Amino acid sequence: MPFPIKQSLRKYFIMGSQNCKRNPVEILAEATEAGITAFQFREKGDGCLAGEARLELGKQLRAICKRSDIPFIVNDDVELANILDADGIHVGQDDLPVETLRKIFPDKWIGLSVSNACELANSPIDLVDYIGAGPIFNTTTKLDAKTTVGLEWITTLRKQFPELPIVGIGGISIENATSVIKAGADGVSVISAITAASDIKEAIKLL
Ligand SMILES: Cc1ncc(COP(=O)(O)OP(=O)(O)O)c(N)n1
Ligand SMILES: Cc1nc(C(=O)O)sc1CCOP(=O)(O)O
Ligand SMILES: [Mg+2]
Repeated sequence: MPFPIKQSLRKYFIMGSQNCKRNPVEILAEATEAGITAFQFREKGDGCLAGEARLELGKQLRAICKRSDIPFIVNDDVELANILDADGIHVGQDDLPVETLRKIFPDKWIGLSVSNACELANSPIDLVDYIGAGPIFNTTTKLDAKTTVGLEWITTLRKQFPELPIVGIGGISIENATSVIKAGADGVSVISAITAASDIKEAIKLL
């Protein structure tokens, strides 16, 4: 993996076509130009694409990340991560177990969502490359998001794991992003702060 992970997590954009009011390919192209440091393809939820259309979009988004030299992460889907030659995969607590994933992908980044102490206790942290910690703030983007955990969750994780790459997620905006970093995160992962921005370049600059 040629990318430095903590720097790559700094402005981590997550998106699928269901999050976009216009062409997702154009949105990602603008976002990469404006300085996002990593991208996760998350084609999931109401109105998302399936089958060939999903694969075709994935290929176009993957190509943009390659051209821009930023990591391309696939959400949940091992087969898609393989086909698209992703740099990593992000999974949650109810997805394929990390132990299994690590055997399939010895060299790809594995990101794991960890939302509370119970999940942390049951997670093989030594096998993951980074943690997605959230939802830090209220979000309406993910309908099945867990209870909001607040900045305290970042502080707790950072105390316990001084070196572990951690990215905050959930309701992160231009206004509150700095607080997530100050709490100890290496970066912020956002969907709507970018997809709903009237000026994507300005939003990413301010993030
Ligand atoms: C960086 C990052 N953090 C958390 C998540 C959420 O993953 P998960 O809990 O598996 O939920 P879904 O995204 O699959 O709905 C994420 N995708 N990325
Ligand atoms: C995909 C996702 N995962 C979350 C988690 O808490 O694990 S919150 C979330 C949605 C983030 O979207 P927005 O930046 O628009 O709030
Ligand atoms: Mg998942």
